[in-house]
Amino acid sequence: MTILKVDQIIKRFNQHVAVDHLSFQLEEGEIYGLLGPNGAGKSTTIQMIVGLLPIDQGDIWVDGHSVKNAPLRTKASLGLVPQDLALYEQISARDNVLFFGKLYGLKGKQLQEQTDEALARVGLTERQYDKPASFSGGMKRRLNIACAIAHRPRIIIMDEPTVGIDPHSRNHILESVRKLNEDGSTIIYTSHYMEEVSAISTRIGIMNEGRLIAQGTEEELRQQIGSDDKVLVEIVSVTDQQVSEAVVELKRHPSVLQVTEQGTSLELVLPHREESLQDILFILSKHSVSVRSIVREQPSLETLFLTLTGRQLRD
Ligand SMILES: Nc1ncnc2c1ncn2[C@@H]1O[C@H](COP(=O)(O)OP(=O)(O)OP(=O)(O)O)[C@@H](O)[C@H]1O
Repeated sequence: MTILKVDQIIKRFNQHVAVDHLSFQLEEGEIYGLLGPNGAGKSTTIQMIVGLLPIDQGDIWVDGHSVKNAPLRTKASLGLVPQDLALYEQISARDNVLFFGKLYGLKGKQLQEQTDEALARVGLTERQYDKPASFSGGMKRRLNIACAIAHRPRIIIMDEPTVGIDPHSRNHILESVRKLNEDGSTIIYTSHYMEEVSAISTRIGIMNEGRLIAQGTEEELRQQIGSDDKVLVEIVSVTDQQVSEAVVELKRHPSVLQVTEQGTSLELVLPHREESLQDILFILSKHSVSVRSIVREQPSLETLFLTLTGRQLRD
């Protein structure tokens, strides 16, 4: 079931088009990783989804309701974890969550119970009566998440929730994202960290200059781009002559795009997914070249990104 539909939205700041005819949709239960370099338009898109910025053209549909025409209804289904911390430092962690819960209309027993649940989810139950002013950056980020989820939104949007925090808190956040998803929330997750997006997302959208330039699972993205795999072969004690003869024959193989000798190893480039390792091992063995190890590396999300945009994710 489609839970979010972004339909041809445009946002301009003066002459500058920050979001340009952007469309994508999310099925319930997905973790959608939104990747893009600085200024690609990710935060602007998120702000339009949650109703913090007006949409110039197009519309966004949350669970069948228009953000333009039914903003109160759509807001109730959404939880935003903003890029910049939105916390009150001088009241307790619990009071922060209660405050946001009340904004979403929770009260009484339901407010107390869902606040307990949100604090537990981010591992802050023990520290709930302390003020965030005394928290580490990671704990503040976790509290930021608790504030966004106390009203049990169906869609949780996280705008770079792990920027500048320690690895322990980072893992904690990733685990809570997985758990929230398992328990039924659909998630949009933006990050500059490729490994994170790759580890956590069920589908990835790549934005550049206000547009979505590619979308799919990581494997689908690899196939769209048709990137090549690298194969590293570590060889043992053979003569240069044997290696040279093997290299000549490897270069003739139709699936081998490139061969480079580097001391005791060979680096081969093969088309992605083509199963030709058997042939490579056969050629090496024919020339009495013994293999110590063989490793096939797929192109990383980072390489894919660079291929698509010509830019590094972090400028
Ligand atoms: N309030 C604003 N006024 C003018 N220009 C803006 C405003 N907000 C964003 N922009 C511009 O719109 C473009 C998209 O910015 P946005 O913050 O959405 O990108 P982003 O992909 O979220 O980048 P980052 O990863 O750095 O957060 C940028 O060129 C930015 O300078």
